[in-house]
Amino acid sequence: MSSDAAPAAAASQPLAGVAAAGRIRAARRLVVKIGSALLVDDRTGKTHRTWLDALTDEVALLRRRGQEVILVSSGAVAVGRRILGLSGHDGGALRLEEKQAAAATGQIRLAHAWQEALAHHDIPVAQILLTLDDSENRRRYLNARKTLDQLLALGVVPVVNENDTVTTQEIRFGDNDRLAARVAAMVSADALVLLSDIDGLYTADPRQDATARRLDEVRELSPEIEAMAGTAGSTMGTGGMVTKLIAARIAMDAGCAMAIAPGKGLGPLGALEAGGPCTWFLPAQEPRAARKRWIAGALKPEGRLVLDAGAVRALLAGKSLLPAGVTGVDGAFQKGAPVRIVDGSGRALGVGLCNYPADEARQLVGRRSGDIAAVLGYRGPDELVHRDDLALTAAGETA
Ligand SMILES: Nc1ncnc2c1ncn2[C@@H]1O[C@H](COP(=O)(O)OP(=O)(O)O)[C@@H](O)[C@H]1O
Ligand SMILES: N[C@@H](CCC(=O)OP(=O)(O)O)C(=O)O
Repeated sequence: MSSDAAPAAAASQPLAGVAAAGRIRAARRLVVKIGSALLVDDRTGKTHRTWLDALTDEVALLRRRGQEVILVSSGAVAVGRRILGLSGHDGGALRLEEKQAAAATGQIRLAHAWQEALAHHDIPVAQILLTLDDSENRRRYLNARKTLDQLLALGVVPVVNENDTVTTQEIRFGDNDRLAARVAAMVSADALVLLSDIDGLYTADPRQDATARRLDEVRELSPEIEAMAGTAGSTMGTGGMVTKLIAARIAMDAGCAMAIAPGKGLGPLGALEAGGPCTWFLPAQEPRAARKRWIAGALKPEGRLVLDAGAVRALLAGKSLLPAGVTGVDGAFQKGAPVRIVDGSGRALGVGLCNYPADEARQLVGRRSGDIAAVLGYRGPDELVHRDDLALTAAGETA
């Protein structure tokens, strides 16, 4: 990877419009998922130092170019089971509570390995443990999104894993493919890279079909594409292509391009950037447009914010909604709920996600953002609705 210029202008167009070799460089915000088999030595349960160092060199380079990187790292169970001497049952399988104990033990070591490797580049690391539920519950989702945004703004590389201790379902290998896609959607990432033991999606499982051929690009997840996925390959990873295609759907719906790329060699991101083999899943929309479509189309408003004329003008000029411009709050809703945004005559302007629950929003009506701490007793966001969480209807936009 070369370090010369800054990344191509923020991907305000879908990465689909960028030549394959330019996509990593064009991504403003990138999520990279690393599976257990790449990171952890099957035999010793130790992390592969040289590999990790080479990858973090690449992460540092992306950061120097001004690109934001989030890592989703598996490996806690694989590391922890060796520390605890858990050999498993029936061919090595662990019970759920053993996996959870292994994950809790291995996670410290895993986070430490990332911290040490990125410390060579003076990059601070943050650990984020999430459940898939967190990415589905809107309030927790918004909190996680804001924390990740803040960490990235502070120059931190967040390292995400599933919070295996509280997971109620079986910890399945491959879950992190899905989690990584949810994280990518959550932070409106332009690109998600799943580093794998294989260099992409093949027309059939290449272990079973020697004539299988790799696809360079997928622009639509048709039933034919889905039928190509099988079950898992390595002894440590068991997700196979199925979870990767689930991840692709989540990412594409969020306007995020996704690559399945080979991770085994040293410097896998550089290889990808140099146009190495992989499969790109390319959505038609970019993340911002996809997110606005989700807010406007998929969510049912649970309340209403009434705006004064100045706030209407500000919103139409692309600004966030501050409490000072709100004259009324209707409904009973939670923090993060979708609310209809209307002008003084009740005309709908669009839908937004409200940063405060209804009772607090009511207390903030007409107040300056600087008063929020005094009114509520804690310092929350300055905006009632952030512009990224606002989808104005076409009618409103032209009004
Ligand atoms: N259509 C397909 N294309 C590519 N790989 C497939 C396909 N169907 C099944 N697989 C299997 O999925 C494996 C990748 O899944 P897995 O080993 O879980 O990935 P990870 O690298 O994330 O651990 C491949 O090694 C391959 O054997
Ligand atoms: N959360 C688990 C990993 C789950 C998972 O999806 O693993 P993998 O298929 O190796 O990416 C762990 O850290 O061990």
